[in-house]
Amino acid sequence: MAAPALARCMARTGVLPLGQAWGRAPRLPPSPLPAQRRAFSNNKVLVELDESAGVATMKFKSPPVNSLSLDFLTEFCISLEKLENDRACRGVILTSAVPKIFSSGLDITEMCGKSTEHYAEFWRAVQEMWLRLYSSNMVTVAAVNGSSPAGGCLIALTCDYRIMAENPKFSIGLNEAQLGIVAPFWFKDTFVNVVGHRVAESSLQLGSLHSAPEAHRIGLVDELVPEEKLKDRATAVMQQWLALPDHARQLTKTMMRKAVLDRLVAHREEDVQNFISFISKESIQKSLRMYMEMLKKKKS
Ligand SMILES: CCCCC/C=C\C/C=C\C=C\CC(=O)SCCNC(=O)CCNC(=O)[C@H](O)C(C)(C)COP(=O)(O)OP(=O)(O)OC[C@H]1O[C@@H](n2cnc3c(N)ncnc32)[C@H](O)[C@@H]1OP(=O)(O)O
Repeated sequence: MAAPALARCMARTGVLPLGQAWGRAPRLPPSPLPAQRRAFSNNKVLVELDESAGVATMKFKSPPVNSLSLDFLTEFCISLEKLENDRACRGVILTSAVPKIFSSGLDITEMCGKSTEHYAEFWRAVQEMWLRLYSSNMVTVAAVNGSSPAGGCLIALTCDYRIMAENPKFSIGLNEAQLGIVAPFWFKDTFVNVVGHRVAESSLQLGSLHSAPEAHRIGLVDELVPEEKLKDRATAVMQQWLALPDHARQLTKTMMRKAVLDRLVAHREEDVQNFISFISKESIQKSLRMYMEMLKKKKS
């Protein structure tokens, strides 16, 4: 099914028609076949699977800034679902193929001047991405090789472990307040689970974008490495996590994340309606338009 058709299906049903994000059987170790590498790609995400290691790398490739458009979100979910159902894959490293940018967050143009139906479709896709990634049975490691505001930061927070490249130009954080919008409760819950309530409270209210050292200091990222070592370090961390039996790790992950996941699952439609009423307000539309203009002016 093509991405737009899948997106329509997600809009109707609220889920991808590929399988279930819930109640999956525990993953089994990969079969002892000869070492093999596979790659598949769509317009937005490049996936390389090293079957001998049981590890895939998902590279975001949606220039200029890997914004999370409806197409991107749909293709991201399709790629993740494929890996989730692949017995040869036990872990996934998320990174970017676009220099200097991990992801610029939700595509603001999807939230400006569109119909109610479009907002509903878009928001269900954002929810789906988070539900699938946060509940993934695989080990998920974010190799943050560029700036990562808002929804980009959410992707990193949703992983099991975050490694960021030490580059003074890169920043990361949930900066929604700077755009005049409010981070949804499940963005906030994910953030609190990583950095704790006090840090999350001030960072969210200020819409802070943290430099890499600051992000490390507050626990937003687990470690910093020189850019050229990021890939190797992500692979080493992955090996460490995969050394444990899958079932024990998966059950522990579920135990730690269940309450936060259940909260969105129980209030999914209400959350869509909240998003629509919030984003449709003229004052919010004006803030978003001004923010986009500011981004453009910054260039000239
Ligand atoms: C009480 C009820 C509550 C209910 C709440 C419900 C919902 C809340 C709603 C939404 C939540 C949203 C979360 C988000 O993710 S919002 C997105 C936030 N993102 C940002 O703030 C990032 C903005 N971008 C940047 O800071 C820079 O672009 C960046 C540092 C990423 C890269 O800088 P660089 O200098 O390399 O590139 P630019 O020249 O700035 O950008 C190139 C090009 O891309 C366009 N662009 C950038 N970011 C986005 C984006 N997020 N969406 C769409 N387009 C983007 C930018 O405008 C340039 O375009 P052009 O000028 O070349 O046409």
